[in-house]
Amino acid sequence: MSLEQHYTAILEGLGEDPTREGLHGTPKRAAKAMQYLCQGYSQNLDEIVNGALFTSDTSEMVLVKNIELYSLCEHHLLPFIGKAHVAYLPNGKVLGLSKVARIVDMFARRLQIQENLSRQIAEAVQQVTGAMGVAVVIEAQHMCMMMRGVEKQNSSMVSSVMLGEFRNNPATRAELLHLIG
Ligand SMILES: Nc1nc2c(ncn2[C@@H]2O[C@H](COP(=O)(O)OP(=O)(O)OP(=O)(O)O)[C@@H](O)[C@H]2O)c(=O)[nH]1
Ligand SMILES: [Zn+2]
Repeated sequence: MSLEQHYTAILEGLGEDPTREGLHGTPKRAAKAMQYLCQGYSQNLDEIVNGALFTSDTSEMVLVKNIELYSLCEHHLLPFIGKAHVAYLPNGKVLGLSKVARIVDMFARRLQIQENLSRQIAEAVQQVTGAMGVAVVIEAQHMCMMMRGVEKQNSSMVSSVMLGEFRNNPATRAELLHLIG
């Protein structure tokens, strides 16, 4: 069965009439939307980075802040929305700026939990850059906690992953947290 046919069954399961005017085309649109939101499954790191790695002497921290993030929680298939901060300490190579955001998207556009998303982004940046350290901090609001369940509108989840120098050196970590603010 195609994704579209499954959505028709879901509408029926909800007691709706998939043939009524307003829902005509909905299974097709919903399938397309879901495929878009999960497009990260068909992407890979090499294609995303596309060779945009540049030689550089700098060993100072590079931080890309406030990367907006839309993902889907794998427990409820509901969105979680927030921002990611990604930092690394170059080790001879720097990554094209936009590629950091593309890596975030590649993993966010999958069914996720926030902790795994954070780790996958950190490990990918580490793998691509060979950095001395990588840090990823994500702050997000989960619709599964807001629209249903405990219905908490003001809580957000913060998750962080620190690799290399960010894990081993408290001063580096403190500098990062200061820069993120
Ligand atoms: N750690 C973590 N938990 C998540 C994330 N997204 C959703 N969850 C949680 O996954 C858990 C699933 O718990 P269950 O008890 O199986 O599901 P549920 O009955 O729908 O839970 P409630 O949301 O408490 O109603 C819930 O506590 C969610 O808040 C995430 O990104 N990270
Ligand atoms: Zn959820």
